[in-house]
Amino acid sequence: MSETMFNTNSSVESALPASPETELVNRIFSVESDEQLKPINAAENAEIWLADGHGVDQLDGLDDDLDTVNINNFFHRVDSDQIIYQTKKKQLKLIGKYVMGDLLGEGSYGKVKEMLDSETLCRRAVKIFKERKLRRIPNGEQNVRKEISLLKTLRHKNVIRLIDELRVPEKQKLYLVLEFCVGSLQVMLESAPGKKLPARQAHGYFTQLLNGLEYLHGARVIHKDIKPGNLLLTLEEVLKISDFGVAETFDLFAKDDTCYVGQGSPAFQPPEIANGAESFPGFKVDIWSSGVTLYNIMTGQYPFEGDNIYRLFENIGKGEFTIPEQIQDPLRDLLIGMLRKDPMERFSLQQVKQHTWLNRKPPPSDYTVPIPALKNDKWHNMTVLPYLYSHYYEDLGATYDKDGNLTEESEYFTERELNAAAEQLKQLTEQTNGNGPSNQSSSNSSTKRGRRKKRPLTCIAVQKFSFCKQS
Ligand SMILES: Nc1ncnc2c1ncn2[C@@H]1O[C@H](COP(=O)(O)OP(=O)(O)OP(=O)(O)O)[C@@H](O)[C@H]1O
Repeated sequence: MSETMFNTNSSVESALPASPETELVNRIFSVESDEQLKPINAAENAEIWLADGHGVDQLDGLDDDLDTVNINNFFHRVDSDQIIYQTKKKQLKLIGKYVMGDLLGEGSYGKVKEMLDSETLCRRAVKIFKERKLRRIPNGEQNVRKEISLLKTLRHKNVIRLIDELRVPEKQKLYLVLEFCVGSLQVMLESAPGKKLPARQAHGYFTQLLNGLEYLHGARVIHKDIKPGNLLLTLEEVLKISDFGVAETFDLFAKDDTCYVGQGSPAFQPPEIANGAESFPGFKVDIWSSGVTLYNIMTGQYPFEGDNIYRLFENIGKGEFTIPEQIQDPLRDLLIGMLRKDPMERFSLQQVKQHTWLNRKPPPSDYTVPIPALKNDKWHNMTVLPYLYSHYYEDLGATYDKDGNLTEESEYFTERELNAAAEQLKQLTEQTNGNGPSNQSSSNSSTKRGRRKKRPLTCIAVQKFSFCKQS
């Protein structure tokens, strides 16, 4: 992992390292700067420009500045005939060696977007923090700093990995590059019938949660906010524990796991926190919230509810809950053990891992809830690709329809263009595999050169991006 500082005023190409892998990518990605003004979307696929040539979104960043700027300076009356609508073009944006894609989600601290690493061609996610916004959140900067330094120390298959950290002082932005996930267990539950998972699937994810938790507890880290929304899933159905914003780490010499602050999501908090205990054992907080998570993914319900946080904490504090009839032993026994009111009597992680329910997989069910799809795209396409098409293929005369998609005639390229791309791809493969250059490839490409047979753009794109691999 590296921390990179760079100047956004310099050309983006100069920010890209000139390694062999990036040769092809550089050709695709060459843009002047990521500093160009982007007009705000007034509608899904349209940009609005005023007839005098000013984009409406020169007001970008208004939300940050509202407290310091006289709002009246910003609002001008504009007649509708002065507004020109244009089809929105996907504006390619680079942050260091990363190409920006679409929004994946938004948290209280900032946005999360998809990204492509132009060196490794790996799909990534980036958490974007605006420093000005962080300063306005109580303990915002401190929490983010804590989260970053913790993430840097963690490395486990079931824990989200921080890949890179980029600071852009001119923009006062901080970018955390993370492993890419398609969505959370929460999003998956929302699309599932009855908002619950079949036992076999729940068993698989819960086992992965326990593996991640075992690693964290072994590293003296208490997550404190385990819930389906913080359990992300990759395309390969690997669960990743994420969001370490309220996690606590004990140093090597701490005599036990006593905590004094509970900050997680209310519905997943244990009775000792709901009852306002001054101190409580930390590891058992994660056991409780994992128990609530298991209850939730198996039943579609919560063991404790309340109209408001006071009622909810009152109910949690009593520690009395019911388990739906359909949940039988051994799962019923496991839930009771994980949701014991007294943290001393509550199951330990080892007791949970050795429990009968965990040691025998439930039988396969007829139905499996599919991995969440971004923007209803069941193929989980990289959202970075349209930005690349838009930037790169426009030079070849590509045009777009009103929805910003390539027109049919633009989707085809000549054999010569294909061969040039294939040649570069081949060289890239050889460099990557360390096989050295091959003469055969160049003779092949020269014999084909000049033929007018056309192949779809998607073929080239798929070839080029077939290198993209999840780490
Ligand atoms: N690595 C990732 N890959 C894909 N999506 C992600 C990734 N990290 C976060 N997200 C998504 O981005 C959204 C915002 O995540 P983030 O962790 O910033 O906030 P949160 O956990 O939703 O809320 P908060 O920060 O307020 O606790 C979530 O919907 C999450 O699913």
